[in-house]
Amino acid sequence: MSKQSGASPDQRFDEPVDEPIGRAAPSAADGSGPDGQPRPTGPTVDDIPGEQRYVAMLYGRLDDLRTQATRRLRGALHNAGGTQQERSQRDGTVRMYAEQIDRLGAVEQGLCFGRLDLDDGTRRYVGRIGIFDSVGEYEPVLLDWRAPAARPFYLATAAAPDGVRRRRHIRTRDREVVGLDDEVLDLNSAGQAGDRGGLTGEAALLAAVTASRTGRMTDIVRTIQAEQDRVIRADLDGVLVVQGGPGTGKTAVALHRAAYLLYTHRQILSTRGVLLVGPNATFLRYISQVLPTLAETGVLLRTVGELFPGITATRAEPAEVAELKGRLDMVEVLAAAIRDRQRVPDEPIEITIERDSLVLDPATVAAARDRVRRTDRPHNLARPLFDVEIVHALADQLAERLGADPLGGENLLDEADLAEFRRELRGEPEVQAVLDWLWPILTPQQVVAGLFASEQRLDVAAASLGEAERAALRREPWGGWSPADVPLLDEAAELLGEDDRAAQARAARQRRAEIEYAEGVLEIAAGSKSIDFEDEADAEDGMLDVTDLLVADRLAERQADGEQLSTAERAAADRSWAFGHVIVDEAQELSPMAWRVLMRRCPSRSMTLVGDVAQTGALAGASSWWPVLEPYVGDRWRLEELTVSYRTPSEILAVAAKVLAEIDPALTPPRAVRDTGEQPWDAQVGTGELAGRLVEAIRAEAAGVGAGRVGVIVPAGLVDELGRAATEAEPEVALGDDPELTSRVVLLTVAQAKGLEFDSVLVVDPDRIVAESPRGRSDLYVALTRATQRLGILRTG
Ligand SMILES: Nc1ncnc2c1ncn2[C@@H]1O[C@H](COP(=O)(O)OP(=O)(O)OP(=O)(O)O)[C@@H](O)[C@H]1O
Repeated sequence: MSKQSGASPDQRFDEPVDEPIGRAAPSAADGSGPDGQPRPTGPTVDDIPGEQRYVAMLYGRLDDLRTQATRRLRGALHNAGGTQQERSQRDGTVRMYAEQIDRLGAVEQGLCFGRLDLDDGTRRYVGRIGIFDSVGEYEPVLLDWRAPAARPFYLATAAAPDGVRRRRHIRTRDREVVGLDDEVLDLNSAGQAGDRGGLTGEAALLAAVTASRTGRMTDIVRTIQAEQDRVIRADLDGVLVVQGGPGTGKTAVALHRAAYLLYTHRQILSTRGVLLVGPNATFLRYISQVLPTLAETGVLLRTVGELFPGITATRAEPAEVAELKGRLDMVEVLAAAIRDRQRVPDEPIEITIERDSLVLDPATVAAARDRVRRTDRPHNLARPLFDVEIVHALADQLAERLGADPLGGENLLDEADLAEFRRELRGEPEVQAVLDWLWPILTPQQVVAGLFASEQRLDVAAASLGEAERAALRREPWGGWSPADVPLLDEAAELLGEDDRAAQARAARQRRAEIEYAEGVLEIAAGSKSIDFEDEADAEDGMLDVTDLLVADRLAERQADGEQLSTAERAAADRSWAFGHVIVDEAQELSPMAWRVLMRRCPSRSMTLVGDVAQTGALAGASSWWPVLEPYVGDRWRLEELTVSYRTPSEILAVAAKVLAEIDPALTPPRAVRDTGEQPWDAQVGTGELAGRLVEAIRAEAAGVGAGRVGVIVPAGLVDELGRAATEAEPEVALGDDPELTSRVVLLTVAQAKGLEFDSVLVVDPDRIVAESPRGRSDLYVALTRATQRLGILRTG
């Protein structure tokens, strides 16, 4: 094995050690070490042509598969008409081939990245997808990285080679092989394995972690490390918590786990779906390319604020208000707010029907309300019971009056007369209006907005909160929803119950109309196309023509409206969808109310929660996992820890470690996988000169990172001022609610920077970052750990 620096074989990662685990810099493409010295073992350049031939063959097979899928898609598109069931099947087939074409396109870069030479002389190539030989026995020519047979690529070490003699990393650019890195797993190198903290594929790993950032996260499929592999391939069932410091690959692992689970449990998960929850829309965009490059397109990526269909939660609000809304107390507040809408009049209500005047007195209404409440039905679903109670009371009153025996005998009306009275009363608009007033059918939006808009309602429903807290919740009903409102809407929806019969009937009518329209279009398209389709040359070219597009377009539209939606699309549109697996990233940030939403979306409790309780910034977030999970799963959850930081070099982690010790001296920072030899810089500037010095620093860092990215992390209170100064001087600086991360320089707050990384990071006014929030130290810890190469700190005062 190649030469390594450092730590003793029995050194534990959780011991604070300055030494990085790996070497200082990646090896060169020719296999030489960081110092230019030849490595003890390694491929020769002569190996490249051989690998090139193999890789070219794989790309040839990939092209064949694409052509085949395109041809089948065309066939399905032209297969118009038939019974409704046949058309529905055809829509499914179209979707399947369209997705297949997408997937085959997405694995183009780095299709094959590894080779295992086994003791028995056989070789296995490992890549993004599995490919079989097109002739003979259909032997696998490329193993999907998720297949059990590919696992030694990530786990085999010299000490435990698992039948592997040599592991080769193959680097390609477009379809060309540009480099090879070999590790020979023999007993001579076994003694050295522990020295490197068990890293596998060290040269490829270091090349990956030191590469310039692009503003979009990339996959780590070539260089997954053993502790990460264990998490990725963990069992589907139960709750798995993955705790790890900044840069330990939690997000990467979460995404690769989603791909692994879909591959391994495709049948369950393709129908129930996988939900991945992230902290904000910018972050979701940052990670959005990873799953497609792993050939998976069916995972629904959402923030908690996006989990209520039809609601866009963009309203900003103070962190303290968000914290308040995130408390479990809000469950009772909402329940009380709904009870408050179940009215009992102060005075008797007079209802005039034709010439008869009926009176509904408060005691009758109160008794009816109490009986209905005792059924424990959700408010909206209980309304029919309330109607029955009131209509019965009114009908009895009417019967008493109209059927009274003038001679004082028994009432002259029978049960059939009473039933007739009830039917008529139910149809009376005046009765309906009274019922609507006493027990209104409510939407979650009406409950939540109505509560916050009324001091009186808040006083009744939120009596358990302090006066200042109630005042903090008060707001006008306009201005939209905040992310912290979404769990409240969801809770209100649960308490109200959904009476969706009318909506379902409407949807069915609409779907029938759309299907009829689509049938017409398909028939016209098929008629005009019958001759072209016979044309093999046209079918061969793999391009879809205008008629195809017309049909596809119509199909897609119909799919968007009807039942042919993909699992992810259907799940996105359905508030009560139960996912097969839920993955939460930055899980420490979620409030107790948000956890209730996620637990409802995952009744099977098959979940992966990744996060770091030392990085919690949200005031309603978690400082330990136990209280979060205990109410839902007791102690039935597993904990895995990630201990190596791949992002941040040791010099920067040493600065961050001091802040971590202030958060909690018992916490240990992750071990850095490398050092850069470059110390972070720290400058003190006068308050008045901060903007000017920041602009200078931005220019210097942007020049220093070459093709890379610079992140400027500023206190929330300085965003406007410093943002203005930065963009006036450097128009390419991106900022705002959802900044474009592919810009060379991005200026953002800590909350926005969560989960992101940049080649160089400037942290502005760390004291103010700390002072801005009760969790300010955790915020500073997050800010200091965003850099992959360089860190600069600008202090004021
Ligand atoms: N095995 C690996 N091979 C190559 N790169 C890796 C590996 N593991 C992690 N990385 C890289 O390290 C960086 C940090 O990973 P990631 O963002 O997943 O960490 P994290 O634990 O989620 O960090 P944070 O807690 O700060 O959000 C990313 O650039 C990721 O691609």
